[in-house]
Amino acid sequence: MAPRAQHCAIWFGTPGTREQAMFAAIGWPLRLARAEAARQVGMRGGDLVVAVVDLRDADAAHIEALETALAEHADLPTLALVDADTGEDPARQHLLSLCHARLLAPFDAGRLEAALASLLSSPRRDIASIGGQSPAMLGVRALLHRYADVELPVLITGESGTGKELAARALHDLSSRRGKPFVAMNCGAISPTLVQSELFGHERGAFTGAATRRMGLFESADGGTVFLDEIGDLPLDAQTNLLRVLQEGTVERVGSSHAIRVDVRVLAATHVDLEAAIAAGRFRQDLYYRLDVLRLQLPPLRARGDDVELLARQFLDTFRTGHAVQARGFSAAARQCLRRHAWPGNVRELLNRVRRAAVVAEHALIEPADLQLGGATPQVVALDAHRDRTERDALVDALRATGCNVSASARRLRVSRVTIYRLCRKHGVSLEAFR
Ligand SMILES: Nc1ncnc2c1ncn2[C@@H]1O[C@H](COP(=O)(O)OP(=O)(O)OP(=O)(O)O)[C@@H](O)[C@H]1O
Repeated sequence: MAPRAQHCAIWFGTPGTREQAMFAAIGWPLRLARAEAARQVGMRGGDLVVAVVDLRDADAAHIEALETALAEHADLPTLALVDADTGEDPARQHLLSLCHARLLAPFDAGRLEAALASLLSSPRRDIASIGGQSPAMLGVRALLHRYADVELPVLITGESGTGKELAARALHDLSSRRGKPFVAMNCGAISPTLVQSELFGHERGAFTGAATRRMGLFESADGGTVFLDEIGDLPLDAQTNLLRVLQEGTVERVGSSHAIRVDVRVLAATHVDLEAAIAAGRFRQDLYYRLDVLRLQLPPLRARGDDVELLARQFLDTFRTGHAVQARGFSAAARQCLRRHAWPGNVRELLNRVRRAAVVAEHALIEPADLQLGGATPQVVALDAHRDRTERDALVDALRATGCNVSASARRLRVSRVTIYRLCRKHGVSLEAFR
C-alpha cells in the first residue's frame, strides 16, 4: 500500500507492537506523544492529523493525562480504541465523549484504516477563531465540542465582552446545522413593541404600519440556529411565545393563530443574573429552566492568565495584515501592563486597546502609553486580578488531579466542599468540563 506522507496519527501514550505494525501496514506514519506533554505536539499547517487514544487498559493516571491532552487539542479529530468494558467505567465514558469516533477491539488493519479515513473525511471541526490556551479556555473549548451536536438550548453567561456571541457562532459552526442560517438578535437593542414581530413575524394589517406580511427571525432561521443575546431584556409577552417555540417547536405570527412548525436550535446569552430577574418578576421561571439546559460560562479575561498576552499578540498580528503600521510587538513594560490590567471590558476592551495602540505607536514596539494603561490600573486591582488568577488555577489543577472529585479537591485545597462549589461559580468553572 502506498505510504501517505501527508497523513499522520498522533498516539498519546505508548502503542503495543501489534498496533505499531498495523499503522505501518496501512501506510500511516505514527508519532508518539506523551499525554502529559501534549502541549509539545506541534503540527505543520496542511498536515492531515488525527489523534489516537487507547482506552482499553488505561489506568486512572493515564485517563487523567489523556483528558488534559484532548482538551488541549479539542480541534484534533480523535479516534478511541475501546473494548466491550470501556463503556462501563464513568471516567473512560467521559473521555470517550471527547473523542470523535471509536473502534471496537478486536480489529484488524483494514478496519483501522477505514476508521482513520472516515475520521479525516468528516467535516473539519475548527474553532480557531476563539483564542486562548488557559485552563479556563480549554474547558470552554471542550464544552463547545461537547455541546455542539446536542439538540438542546445552551445558556451562555459571562461578563460583557467575554466572547458570548463568538461562542454561540462556534457552537453553530461545530454543529450539523452549520450549513444553515445562524441568526443573532440582541433582545435589548430592539424596541419592545417590535420584538414580537421581529422574532415571530406578522400578518398584513396585524398592527398599524404592518403593510405586508413578514417572516420572523425564527422562520428565516429554519434548520439553523437562533442566538438571542441579552435574553434578560426580552419583554414578558415575547417570553411566552419563545416558550412555545421551545416546548412545541412552533411559532405564530403576530395577527395569526396559525402555528407554523420551525426547526431551530436556540442559544441564549446574558450578562445579568437571570435568577434575580425572576425574583423581580421580569423573567419567566419556566422559560429560564427551558433555556438553562446546558450552561456555558465564559470566564472574565482577568481569569485567563497568559491568554491576555497571547490574544494581544494575535489581535496585533491580524491588524497588521490589513494596515500599514509600525508596531510589530509589545515592549516588556507594555506586556507587564497587559498582565496587570483588570480588563473590565474583557476581550473587547483588549481588542480595541491593541488596535488603537497599533495605530498610535510610533516605534516597532508598543509601549504602555500607547495602550493608555500606564497609570490607569491601580496596584490594588492588579493584586486582585493576580489573586483571582492564582485561585482559579489552583481550583482547576485540583479538579484535574482528582478526576473532578469535589471532596478530594476540597481536601487538597484545605477548604470545604461548599467552597469548591462557590469557587466554581465565582470563576466560571464548569464541573461538567472536567467530568
Ligand atoms: N477568545 C477570543 N478570541 C478572539 N477574539 C475574541 C475572543 N473572545 C472575544 N473575542 C472578540 O471580542 C469581541 C467581543 O466578543 P463578543 O461580542 O462575542 O462578546 P459578548 O460576550 O457577546 O459581549 P456582550 O455581552 O457585550 O454582547 C468580538 O470582537 C470577538 O470577536
